[in-house]
Amino acid sequence: MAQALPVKFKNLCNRTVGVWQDRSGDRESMHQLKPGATYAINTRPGLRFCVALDEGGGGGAGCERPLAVFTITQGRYLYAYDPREKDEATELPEPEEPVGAADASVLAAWLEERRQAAAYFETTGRHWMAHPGRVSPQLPMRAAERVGDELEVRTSETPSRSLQLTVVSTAPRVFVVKNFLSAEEASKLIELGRDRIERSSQRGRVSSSRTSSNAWLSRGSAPVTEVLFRRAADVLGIDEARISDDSSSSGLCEPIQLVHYAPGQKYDAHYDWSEAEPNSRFATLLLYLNEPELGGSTAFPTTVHTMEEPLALHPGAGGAVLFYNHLPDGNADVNSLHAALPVVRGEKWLANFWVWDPVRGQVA
Ligand SMILES: O=C(O)CCC(=O)C(=O)O
Ligand SMILES: [Fe+2]
Repeated sequence: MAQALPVKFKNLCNRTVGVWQDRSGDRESMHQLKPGATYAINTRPGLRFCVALDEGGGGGAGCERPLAVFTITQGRYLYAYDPREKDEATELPEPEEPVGAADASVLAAWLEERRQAAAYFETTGRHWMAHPGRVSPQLPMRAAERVGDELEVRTSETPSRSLQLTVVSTAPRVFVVKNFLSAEEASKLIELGRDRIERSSQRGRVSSSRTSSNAWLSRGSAPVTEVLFRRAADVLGIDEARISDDSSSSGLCEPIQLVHYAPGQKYDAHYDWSEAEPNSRFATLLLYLNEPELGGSTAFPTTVHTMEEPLALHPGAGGAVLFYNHLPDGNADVNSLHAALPVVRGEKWLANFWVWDPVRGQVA
């Protein structure tokens, strides 16, 4: 993972395509892209991806007849499929059906996006990974100046609690909160969702990179979910009224996602942010509801920190981890890459609490 390389794929044709990762003939569907859509991921030099027609929303052509094949190279971050550009290096068969260029408006927006991204790179040295229309966060971000810094938060509940946030990484900003919830609260949360968990998906698709099961628990489903929403708001420094999970009002949160991992189950390195729209998951609060016997930590493979190399955390039953998926300038944080390492022995129960900025969009 040390070589993690953030890249963007772009669809500049007039058809919906799929992006597949090709591991020596073993192809995994990564994402479906409508005309003009972008898909950003972290990958490694040398990995191969293919682009193929995929209008069925499922396996599609399975990349048997690719429109383009890309091998990731160090130093290149944009991989656009444009049918007007013939790739001389790889001799591909003609597509079964004609594929044309995307609309003029898509192509013009792409030129403008590239111009802005080049200007951003010029001033910051970073690639622009978020949606081109994304602005600086409206919500506050907890400061993380030095690893080991501590911050005390008093919760607004009765009786009030004192929670300690400890900085464990400055890029991305990651904090550990010990004793975020009691054993009783954790078991109530598990009981609320235990009978409803279903195989997890990733961006709407079942994927071999995320093998857990999960269920959704809305804020109003029980006294314990209400208390946890309020406490999460205090930890995040946000007014509890703003973090409602009611998507029809201005709620910024998703319902709590209760996740279960059996032995061997995991979630490979991924981002919680998305480049699909200007609004995105801004902050992630992970609640650890039990402690697996072995394995099941959350790893941050590309973080910049000094405590541990690489960073892998399980704060124990009742603990929480807060991290920000974005930078103060609005760009997505490529260092927020994280993974749920496989559970080796025992089981793992976790709750995801996602806060969006500037407004909640589609739950992937
Ligand atoms: O289980 C974990 O440790 C992390 C889960 C996660 O990153 C996710 O569900 O997005
Ligand atoms: Fe995640």
